[in-house]
Amino acid sequence: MKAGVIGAGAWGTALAQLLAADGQAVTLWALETDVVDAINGARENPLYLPGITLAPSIRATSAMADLGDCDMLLVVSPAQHLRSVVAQAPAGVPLILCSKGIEAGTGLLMGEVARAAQPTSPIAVLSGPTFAHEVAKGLPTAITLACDNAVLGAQLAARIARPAFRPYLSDDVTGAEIGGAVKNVLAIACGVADGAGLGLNARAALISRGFAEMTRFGLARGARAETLAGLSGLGDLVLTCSSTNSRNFSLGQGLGEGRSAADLLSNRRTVAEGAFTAPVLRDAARAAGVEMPVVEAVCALLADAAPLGTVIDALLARPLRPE
Ligand SMILES: NC(=O)c1ccc[n+]([C@@H]2O[C@H](COP(=O)([O-])OP(=O)(O)OC[C@H]3O[C@@H](n4cnc5c(N)ncnc54)[C@H](O)[C@@H]3O)[C@@H](O)[C@H]2O)c1
Ligand SMILES: O=P(O)(O)OC[C@H](O)CO
Repeated sequence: MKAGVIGAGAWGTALAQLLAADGQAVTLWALETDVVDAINGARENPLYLPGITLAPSIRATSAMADLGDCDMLLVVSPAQHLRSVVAQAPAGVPLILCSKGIEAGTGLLMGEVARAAQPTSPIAVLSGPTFAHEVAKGLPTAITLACDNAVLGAQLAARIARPAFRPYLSDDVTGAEIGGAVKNVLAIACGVADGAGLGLNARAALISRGFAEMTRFGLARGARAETLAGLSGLGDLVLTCSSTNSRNFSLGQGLGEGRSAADLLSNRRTVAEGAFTAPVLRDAARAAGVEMPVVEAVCALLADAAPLGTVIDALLARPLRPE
């Protein structure tokens, strides 16, 4: 049995390290040849996960064909590139989707994109509160593994579980996907509140009212409330909205300090998924008749469409309503 990981950013590298820590062979596909060389040579990924010495049983490659002998593939590209990498992957092998986002242009969730790109491959989704650096260091972590095939889900959970890494099984794939996608947008909002010095009451309000938005949207798309209240929803929302380790939170902080989105997003190497998901999510919510005022506010700031003060005042001036 050999695991393959597609994408050697921070999270793909951390997952490869997790799976290889006990000596199991892992093949890690990277887009950049300098990343492949650094992992195979210096046992490090200085571009995306600096400071972690990688296990000797990880072999990096830039050839998708090298994943042909793997019995499961973890897909860990940015959401907007998931379609292209899955299309190149070997067919028929179970795919564990680890990307968090909604595809621009189509509005599709990651499972829907993967099924379109690789129709014969069984799908699972891995999502939850998981900063890559902490997982790579072996710190305790719990996560949702969602799969609509209970037998396959249990097999995959057993394959990825480690003493300090606990997957909790779910059959609500849509719920797990929506939690991970929406929390990134809400983390930008919390970062804005931090950068603008709005205080901790404002952050708690954004987490709570943001969770109400996530729940409304999720239920409209067929997700279950308990999934949204679990690790992949509320759990990840709390983590990402509370720490400058989050790229989404940090992006929001910059916006809150008055910097333009264009400036903050230009020449980024690492991905802040919320910036791509926000406008797609807003459009999907409008089409479904779901109110998401915090998401709308984040979109206005990302588009540099309104001054920060105007966006904040508009949120506070919304009509009073029952909780
Ligand atoms: N970093 C984390 O702590 C973490 C945790 C859980 C989930 N995730 C999710 O994992 C996904 C990947 O994030 P990350 O943090 O590993 O990435 P990253 O920001 O560390 O690195 C960017 C990645 O994008 C890849 N990339 C750039 N252009 C590409 C292209 N054209 N085609 C394919 N890949 C391309 C790079 O090779 C690199 O792997 C995201 O959806 C993210 O939300 C990240
Ligand atoms: O750095 P972020 O904001 O992409 O968050 C990373 C993970 O999704 C946290 O679970």
